[in-house]
Amino acid sequence: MTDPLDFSFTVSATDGQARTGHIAMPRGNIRTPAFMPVGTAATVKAMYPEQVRDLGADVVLGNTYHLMLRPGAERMARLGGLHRFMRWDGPILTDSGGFQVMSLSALRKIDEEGVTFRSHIDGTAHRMSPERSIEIQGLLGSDIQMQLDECVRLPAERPEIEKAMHLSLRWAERCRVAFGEQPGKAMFGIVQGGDVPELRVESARALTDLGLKGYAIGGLAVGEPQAVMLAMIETVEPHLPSTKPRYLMGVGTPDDLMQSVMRGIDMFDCVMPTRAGRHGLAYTRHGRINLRNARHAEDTRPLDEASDCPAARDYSRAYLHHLVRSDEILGMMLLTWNNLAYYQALMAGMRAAIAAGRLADFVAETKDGWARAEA
Ligand SMILES: CNc1nc2cc3c(=O)[nH]c(N)nc3c(CCO)c2[nH]1
Repeated sequence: MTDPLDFSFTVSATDGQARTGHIAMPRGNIRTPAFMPVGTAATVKAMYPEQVRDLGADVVLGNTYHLMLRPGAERMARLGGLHRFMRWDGPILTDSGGFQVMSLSALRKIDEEGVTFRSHIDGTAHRMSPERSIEIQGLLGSDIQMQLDECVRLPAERPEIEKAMHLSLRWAERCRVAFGEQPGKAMFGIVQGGDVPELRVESARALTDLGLKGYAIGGLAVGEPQAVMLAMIETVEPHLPSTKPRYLMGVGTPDDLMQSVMRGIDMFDCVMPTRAGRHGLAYTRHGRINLRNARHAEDTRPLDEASDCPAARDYSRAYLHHLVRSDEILGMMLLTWNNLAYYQALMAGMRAAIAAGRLADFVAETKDGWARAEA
């Protein structure tokens, strides 16, 4: 029997490399495979938290980098933490900040001690060490905390990839020490190593030796072809414990999700559904639809009459086209709602398919639905 006050991962069925099950945490269970909507600045953009919950998300992602800059980690703690602040009472996973420092901030410098950077908001200088990142995630009240790491964009030369992977391993150890023992919470390591198989294996084995509660695969979805991403998952998977969750960071399209679940991934986060929604793009059973396109101007059909999401079922494509063309806020809201609902329906479909031993059929049927619409 697992302790309800602690963190536990249960695999209830497998289908090939794919697994379905759940993570049990004090704030609630996370059904896996799971997609985590991104709530960067303490909000899943254009969504009420109740909507995010109702469409089936069990966990959302927060960002240490953004929240430490605004409203500030100590202020967030004084306000009662991120859950109360944004009114999300389920588990929250926070990224550690390394990725956003490299992708958003100016004048950043990485050394053994940590990262030094200037805020992309007001230019103020900041320093983040592995210890400070874990401290910030604790102040936010995060349930699953990510180690501070160095993510190298691809293509990159092997020495750069190797140096960053080794630094990330040393930082993983420092984060483990800083995190200590926090029942009911978890700190995940992040496998690095770029597109170099032997570096990926070295990273996975070293992190597994730390005996962490979960393992992320980082350094992917950074410009490499899908084939390279999938090859790296296949390289790493055998070297991660099968009894712990695997989290593929920053991924991905619906097809990425299905291909990665088939290779043994349990958790995902990606801005794709929310960002695409704000740009007029709808993910549906019929494939991806660009509502800005004039062909929708008099199409009275909804995006998907079979969906149980009102945004997909109750509004005509003509209306959505009008909202998108008019840059109306409701257009962003409805398409974000539709896209997150579709992503959660896809995850629920995969969980059921794995339990029934028919994931390959589910993937084929899903891709067939996309292809039929294209024709
Ligand atoms: C959009 N692609 C992407 N690749 C990522 C890769 C990493 C990574 O290697 N490390 C950390 N800490 N975060 C990452 C994130 C942000 C979370 O989505 C990524 N996001």
